[in-house]
Amino acid sequence: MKFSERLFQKVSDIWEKTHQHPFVVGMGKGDLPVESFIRYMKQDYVFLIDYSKLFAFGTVKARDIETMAAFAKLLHETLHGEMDLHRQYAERFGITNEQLEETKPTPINLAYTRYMLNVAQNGSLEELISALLPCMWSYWEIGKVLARDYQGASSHYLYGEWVTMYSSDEFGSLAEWLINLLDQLTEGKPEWELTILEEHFLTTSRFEYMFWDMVYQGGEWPV
Ligand SMILES: Cc1ncc(CN)c(N)n1
Repeated sequence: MKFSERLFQKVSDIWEKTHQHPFVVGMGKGDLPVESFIRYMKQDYVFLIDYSKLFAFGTVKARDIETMAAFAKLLHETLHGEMDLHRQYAERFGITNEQLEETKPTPINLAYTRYMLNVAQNGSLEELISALLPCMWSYWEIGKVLARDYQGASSHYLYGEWVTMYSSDEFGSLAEWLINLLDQLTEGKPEWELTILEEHFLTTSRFEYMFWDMVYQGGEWPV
């Protein structure tokens, strides 16, 4: 069994629960309250600023030029592709780029990015990939589920662009590249090392679920 298959099995319940979360279902059905989506957009924008840095760490930790270039491409795609989507949504809602950048991360957002940045700085390349992979892979899964199971989700006047981007082959190929890279890098690795990687993957899959729940519930600092 490939290591990525083992990881997928490990978190399949969590990812399934994510697909059933009212925020995600609301985007599929198109009845998610717009205020919830705006909260998500703003929180996700500051999340993506830190998330981009993980790809920069990937470039530093890569062991060959091809992998360095691929991480640099991912960094570029996040800053100029994925974050453009957020900037375009913000414009529609009358939110400036400055306002987006000034968003204060909620406790869960902060805990999630700090966890990944800590792994990126102190862990191996394999650990870094295992920690960030649920971000790319679970979004691709959500995009595909919404595009497949909810009629008209890809053309919805508000959430259609989100569904289209994350279900796209282009986004999927970036996720696949990372999945394949992790499979290659983990071939022949001892069980104790794989267990550490699996734990990172599980933790950030949990954070992904908590992020959806946080933007649905509010999730602000209590004091
Ligand atoms: C919280 C979160 N996780 C993942 C993704 C997909 N890059 C995202 N935009 N936001």
